[in-house]
Amino acid sequence: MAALTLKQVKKTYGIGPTAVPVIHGVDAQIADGEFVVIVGPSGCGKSTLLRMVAGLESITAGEIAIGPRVVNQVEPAQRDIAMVFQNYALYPHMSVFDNMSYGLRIRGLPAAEIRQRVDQAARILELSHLLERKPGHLSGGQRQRVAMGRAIVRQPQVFLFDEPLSNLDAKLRAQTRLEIQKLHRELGITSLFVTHDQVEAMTLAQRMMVMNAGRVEQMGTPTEVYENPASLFVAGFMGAPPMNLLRHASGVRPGTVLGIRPEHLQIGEQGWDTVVDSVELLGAERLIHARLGEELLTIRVSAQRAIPDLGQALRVQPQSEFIMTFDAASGLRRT
Ligand SMILES: Nc1ncnc2c1ncn2[C@@H]1O[C@H](COP(=O)(O)OP(=O)(O)OP(=O)(O)O)[C@@H](O)[C@H]1O
Repeated sequence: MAALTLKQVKKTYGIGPTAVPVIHGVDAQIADGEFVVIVGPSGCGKSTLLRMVAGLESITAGEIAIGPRVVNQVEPAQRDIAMVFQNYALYPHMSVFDNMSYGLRIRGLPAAEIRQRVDQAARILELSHLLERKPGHLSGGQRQRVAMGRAIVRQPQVFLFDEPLSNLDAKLRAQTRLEIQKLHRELGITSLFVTHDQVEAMTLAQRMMVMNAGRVEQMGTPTEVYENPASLFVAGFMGAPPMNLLRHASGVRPGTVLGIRPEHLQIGEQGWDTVVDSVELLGAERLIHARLGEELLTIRVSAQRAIPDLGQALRVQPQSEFIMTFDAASGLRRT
C-alpha cells in the first residue's frame, strides 16, 4: 500500500492552436489506505485525472507520486496499480477462476500462490461457488465482482475505480457499494474512485474531491463538504434536492448569494411570504416548492404534515444558524 501525491498536475489535449487545457493544476495528498472519491459533473476531468494516475494518459505538467516514487515516466504496468472500469471486459470463453487469475499466470506466479490469492479474493467477494462458471452465466453484479476480483488478486499499491457501478441497476448499485466498502475495510488499499453521482460519493468516500471544470473546488469528508461547502458550485452540486441559492430574497445584499438547505426551512408564522408551486412526495418526506418573488424555494417537510394546496400562501422561516452567504462574482463562501 502507498500514499498518492498529486502536485500541480495539469493536462492539455492536443498542441498548438487546437490545444484544449482540461486539468488546470490539481494538488492532492491521499493517505496510505485512504478511500477518496473524485466527484463532479460530466466533463470536469475526473476520468482524465484518474487515467493520468494509471499512466493511460501522459501528464502535461506537475508530478504524480505513488508512495515515494514519482511515476510520471513509469509505464502503467510498472505502477503497481489496478483499475476497475465501467465496462469490465471479462474474457467470455474463460471461467471466473481463469478470468481472475489470468494476469497472475502471465506474470508467471506459482500455481499454488495463484490458487491461494484467487480463493481469498473469491471469499471476500462471495464468488467462491461461481469460480467454474463462464461470465455469460453471471448477473451484471456478479460480473462486476469478478472484475474487482481480478484487480484484488494483483495485490496492488493503489486501486483506481472509473465509474464501476454505472452499468448496474439502482438496487445492485447500492448493494455493490456496500461490497466495495467491505472490501476496503478488509484490505485497506489506497483507493481513488471516480463518479458523477453525488450520493455514491457521499456514501463511499472517506474524503471526497469535488471537481469543476478541471479544478478541485473542495476536498474534505462528506460531512464537511455537505455542511460547509466552500463555494456556490459545491453548495449546488452536493445534496438532493440541492441547496436553495437565493439572490433576490429580502435580506440578501447585492453581490451576495444566500444559501439554505431545504431541511433548514420551517413553515410558520414568520419569515418570507411564499406561494406553493408544487409538492413532491419522497416517502417519509415531502418537498414543497414555493415561489418567493422570482425565485423558487424548496422546503423539506415530514410527510406527516398536511399537504398544502397549490397556490396557497406559506410563511417560510430559515433557521438562521444554517444560513450561508457566497460572493456572487467569485462564487466563494463568505460566511
Ligand atoms: N482525447 C481527448 N482530446 C480532447 N479532449 C478530450 C479528450 N479526452 C477528453 N477530453 C475532454 O476533456 C474534458 C474532461 O474529460 P473527462 O472524460 O476527464 O471528464 P469526466 O469528468 O470524466 O466526464 P464524464 O463523467 O462524462 O466521463 C472534457 O471536456 C472532454 O471533452
